[in-house]
Amino acid sequence: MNDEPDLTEPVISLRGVTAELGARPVLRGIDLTVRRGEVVALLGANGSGKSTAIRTIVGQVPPTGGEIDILGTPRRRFKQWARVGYVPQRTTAAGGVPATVAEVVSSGRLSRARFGLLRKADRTAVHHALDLVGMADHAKDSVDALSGGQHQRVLIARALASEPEVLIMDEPMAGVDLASQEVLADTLRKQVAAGASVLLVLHELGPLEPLIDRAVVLRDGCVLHDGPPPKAVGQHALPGHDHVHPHTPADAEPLRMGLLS
Ligand SMILES: Nc1ncnc2c1ncn2[C@@H]1O[C@H](COP(=O)(O)OP(=O)(O)OP(=O)(O)O)[C@@H](O)[C@H]1O
Repeated sequence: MNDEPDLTEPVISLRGVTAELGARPVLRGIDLTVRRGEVVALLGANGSGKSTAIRTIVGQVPPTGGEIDILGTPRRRFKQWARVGYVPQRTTAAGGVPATVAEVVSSGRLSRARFGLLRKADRTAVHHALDLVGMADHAKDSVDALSGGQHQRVLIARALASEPEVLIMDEPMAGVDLASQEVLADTLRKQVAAGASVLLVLHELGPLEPLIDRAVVLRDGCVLHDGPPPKAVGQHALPGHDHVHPHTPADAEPLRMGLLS
C-alpha cells in the first residue's frame, strides 16, 4: 500500500465560477486549482475579486455559475469543514465581541469537538495552536486589548485549532507588524512542512515569498496569470502594486509589473 499523499490531487477546484454582488458581476468565470501540498497566492489590484473568490469557496458568497469542489466533493455537499481552516479579512472579524484569546481560538476547535464539548485533547490542540503563533502567554487576555498583529495571530490560531489540511487566508499579513509577520511566516512554513495546502490572498509576497509555489493574478474578475510567482524586483515591484497606499504621494506613478498594466 502506498501512503504517500497524491500531490496532483486538487484540494480546491474552481471551474468557470461567476458571482455577483449587488447585481454587479464581480467574478466572470474563474478557474483556480490548489493541489495537495501547494501554496497558491491570489494576487491582483483592489477590487479585482480576490476576496469574493475566497468567499465563494467558504460559502459566504453564492456563486451564480460554475463549479467548486473542496477535497474532491462538490461544495454544496461538502460538510467536513474541520478539514478547512479559514482566516477572514481582519476588518470583518473584530466585531467588538468581548472574549478572551483562548475563547476565540477554542471556537475554531468546535468543529472537531464531539457534542460541542471541548475535551482534554481539544484543549491541548487549542493550546498548541496558540503556541504556534506565539500567543500562549496571552490566552486569558481580552481580544479587544490586542495589537493588530496579535489579533491576526489569534485569528490564525483559531483556523489552526481544528488541525486543518487546507488553509484559506484572506490577506493574513494586512496591518501586521514586522515581528508578527515573521511569526506568521514561520507558522505557515511549519504547516506547509507538515503537508498543509494553502490558498492565500496577498497584497505583496513579502516574507511569504519563499513559500509560494504558484501565483494566480486576478483582474476585473478574470484570471490574468496562473503560474510561477512574479520575482520581486524592489520592495514594491509586485503585481497588485497599483494598490492604493496611504503613504503614496498623490502624483506618484504606481509601480506595476506588466501583469496588471
Ligand atoms: N456587498 C457588495 N455589494 C456590491 N459590490 C461589492 C460588495 N462587496 C464588494 N463589492 C465590489 O466587488 C468588487 C470585488 O471586491 P473584492 O473584495 O472581491 O475585491 P478584492 O480583490 O478582494 O479587493 P481588495 O484588495 O480591495 O480587498 C469590488 O469592486 C467591490 O467594490
